[in-house]
Amino acid sequence: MGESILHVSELYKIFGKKPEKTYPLIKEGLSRQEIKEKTKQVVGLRNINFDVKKGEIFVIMGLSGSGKSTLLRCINRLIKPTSGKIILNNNIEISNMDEKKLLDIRREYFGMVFQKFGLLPTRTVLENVSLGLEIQGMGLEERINMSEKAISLVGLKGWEKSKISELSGGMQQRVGLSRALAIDPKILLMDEPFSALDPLIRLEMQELLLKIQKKMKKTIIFITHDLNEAVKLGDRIMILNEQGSIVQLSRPEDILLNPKNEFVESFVKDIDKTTVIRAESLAKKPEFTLNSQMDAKNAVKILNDLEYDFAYVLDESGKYLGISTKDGLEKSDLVCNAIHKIKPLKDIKTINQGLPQFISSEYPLPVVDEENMFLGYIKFKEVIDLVKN
Ligand SMILES: Nc1ncnc2c1ncn2[C@@H]1O[C@H](COP(=O)(O)OP(=O)(O)OP(=O)(O)O)[C@@H](O)[C@H]1O
Repeated sequence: MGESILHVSELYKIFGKKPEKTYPLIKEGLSRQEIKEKTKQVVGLRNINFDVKKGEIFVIMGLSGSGKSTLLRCINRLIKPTSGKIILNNNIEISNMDEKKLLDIRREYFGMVFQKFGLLPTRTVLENVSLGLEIQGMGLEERINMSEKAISLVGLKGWEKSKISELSGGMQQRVGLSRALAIDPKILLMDEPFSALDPLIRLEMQELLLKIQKKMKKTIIFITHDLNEAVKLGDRIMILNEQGSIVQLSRPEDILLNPKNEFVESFVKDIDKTTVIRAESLAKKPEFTLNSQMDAKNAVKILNDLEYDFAYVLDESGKYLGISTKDGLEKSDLVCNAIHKIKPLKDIKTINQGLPQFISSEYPLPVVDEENMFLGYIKFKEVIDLVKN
């Protein structure tokens, strides 16, 4: 990941016949409402800048009216931006491209999944999924082959011949997703795809998308008004405010740990942070660690010099073994004989299940990764604050 597949810079979308009138007012910082009253123009998007990288799930999040759909429609060029640049793959500028050229670009680059599915209800699953390929001019056999693969990817194997109208909402959205995947677009655009589904089905679909993404590594632009969904799915999240501006663009954890302003904070308040934040990002590196093979007398000297009562002990490769206290070391010859095994924290999620055990511990919690490599420590208070908030 890293290479830009979509670059958007200084993008503005102003609805109305005299957009140029609005720029000075936008510069002055007037609101959408004020600008509308003065000029009758509606500022949909103001000065949007971002890059989407190949293979990431890029979430665009905002409340109703923040400009999410407008931005999406600018990206696939169903509407024309008033000003600014949209560049695909570093070299295809589509901001001003004519309709004829756009047809091919859209076909190659964009697959859409909509909230309202957009399926043909009286046709079968297979017919719906293969429609896009048929339009592309693919032969029957190959079409069926590709469609069956896409159908199986979303867990609908065996339902190929069922009519859409016979399926539940969740299953219909699986068809929608499978239809978009079948044409193998460079970018999958998902416009609030799960918003109309029941909460449980919605969670199921989020899991399915993550599972598929693990295999396929598509570039996905996902629109939602739900921060819970955003942090669950997004590699990065871009939050738009009610004025059509970007407020924050960061990784989910950064949004939760460092919300940029009160507006973002108001969303973050309702999120269970422990399900998103990785222990790793909270862990602080201690000034020193002890090697298990070290001479205990030496270790005591170091602790004395630094005025510490204890230290984390690692093996040669940096794996966490436990802690040693000064008292314990004074009675031993090697550090390895004085290791006190304090259970490390692997995943913040476990805090929810194991809080009492952690609280009773006297030492800042050691944090390790999946392979037990030592990452640092985290203080109880921070852990508890996190669980409480
Ligand atoms: N064709 C249009 N003409 C005039 N104003 C428009 C047009 N389309 C959108 N707008 C305005 O632009 C702003 C952004 O709208 P947009 O639909 O993009 O928001 P959204 O975040 O997608 O909202 P929702 O979640 O409700 O769909 C709104 O103030 C809307 O009224």
